[in-house]
Amino acid sequence: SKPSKRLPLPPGSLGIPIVGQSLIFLRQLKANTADKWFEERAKKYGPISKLSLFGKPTVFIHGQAANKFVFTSDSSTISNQQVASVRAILGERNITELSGEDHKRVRDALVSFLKPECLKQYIEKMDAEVRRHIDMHWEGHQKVTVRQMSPIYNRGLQATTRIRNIVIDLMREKRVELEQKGASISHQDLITCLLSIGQKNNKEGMFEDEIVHNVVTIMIAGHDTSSVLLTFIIRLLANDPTICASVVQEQEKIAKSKASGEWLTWEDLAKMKYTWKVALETLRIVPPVFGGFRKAMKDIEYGGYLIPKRWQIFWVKSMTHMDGDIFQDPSKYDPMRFENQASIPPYCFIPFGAGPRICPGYEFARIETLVTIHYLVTRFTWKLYCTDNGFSRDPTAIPAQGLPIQIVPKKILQK
Ligand code: HEM
Repeated sequence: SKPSKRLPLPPGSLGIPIVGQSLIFLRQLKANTADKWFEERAKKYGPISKLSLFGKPTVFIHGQAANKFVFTSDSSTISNQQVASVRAILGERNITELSGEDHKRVRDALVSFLKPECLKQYIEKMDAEVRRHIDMHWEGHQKVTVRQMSPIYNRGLQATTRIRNIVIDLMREKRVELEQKGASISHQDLITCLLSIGQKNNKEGMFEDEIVHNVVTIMIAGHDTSSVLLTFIIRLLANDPTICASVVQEQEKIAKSKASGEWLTWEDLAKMKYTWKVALETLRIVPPVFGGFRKAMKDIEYGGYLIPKRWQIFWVKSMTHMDGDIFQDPSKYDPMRFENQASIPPYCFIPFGAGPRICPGYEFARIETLVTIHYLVTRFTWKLYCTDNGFSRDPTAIPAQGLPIQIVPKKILQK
């Protein structure tokens, strides 16, 4: 039933016109105090409050029920909405802008490449890429800056046009190759995979502009997230000798079981159980995507208040990830919380989101993270080369000074 217009609006203030609370919010992100700011808002106003962000009236909702509402409501109730600056970079046909049937069609196409059965064939490629990167950027160096500062927005926007043109050229090449060689090469790479599905009656496959926008989206969604995770695992391993020793022990055992130069396999990754728990705990404490925005498609009643049509809905992860009732002693780094993942209540640990928009790159991220950590810890030891252990969000997390570390190569393992 339609919620009554007489329902009150949520508590809080929309702030000064246009600017609202955007500047305060951006400042809090930069200083890495946003989580505290969210908590204070929650204490002051309760489970739902209004504010104004990036020129739009917004409701901030949080907690397990709010997460469930955000992730499971159908697209006629709330739909996805990126802020305009993100949309300009990703393109208007990128998956995160689509809803309903369009979203499902494009998502099915992307998942046909990102599903585990398909990714198993890429472990070798990822393994080779990680070793190439280490040989080029770590081997022979004494100092490495793990995560460079992100480029400024305008430069990013200019680069988008260049990258789109490269993807268009690649797409033409791959189309010719596909016509010549046929379906046997359909899974050799993402673009060929998307082209090979074809465009049939709007029910399957993707249009050319959709392929371009979504290949760029995958590059950004895949890179700016996994790189944050890896950076913070590298920082943790430098800061916590006990956790580091357990990761090294697990990985050296796997390295010793392999012939020299042999690729890692799917079975090897399955043995990296402790390392993946460390990754999950890192994702809980420093989620690369700290939250997101949705849009109310109609008037909605929520917790006794009205969320008016077209208002922005804002959700953040820290409110459940750092809730002491859900994760005991939440500031403590304890990978063993993930020993029994089933005991974590649903919609509370959400680094990859949940529901129909849950991150389709989960398995890809798991493989590249485990492969990278394997080669790093079996080939090097490192310590932080910076005085400040803090970080800021821009909007993904960047450690102070880009996390410079001092590295020492290990002796090749004796088999
Ligand atoms: C540690 C790594 C990663 C994290 C933490 C992460 C996190 C997320 C989150 C939270 C969402 C959902 C946002 C929402 O519901 O609004 C998402 C969506 C998405 N992610 Fe990831 N991601 C990661 C890696 C990747 C990788 C490696 C890829 C691709 C290779 C990828 C591709 C995508 C795509 C295409 C979407 C949009 C899905 C949709 O709208 O249906 N992600 N990711």
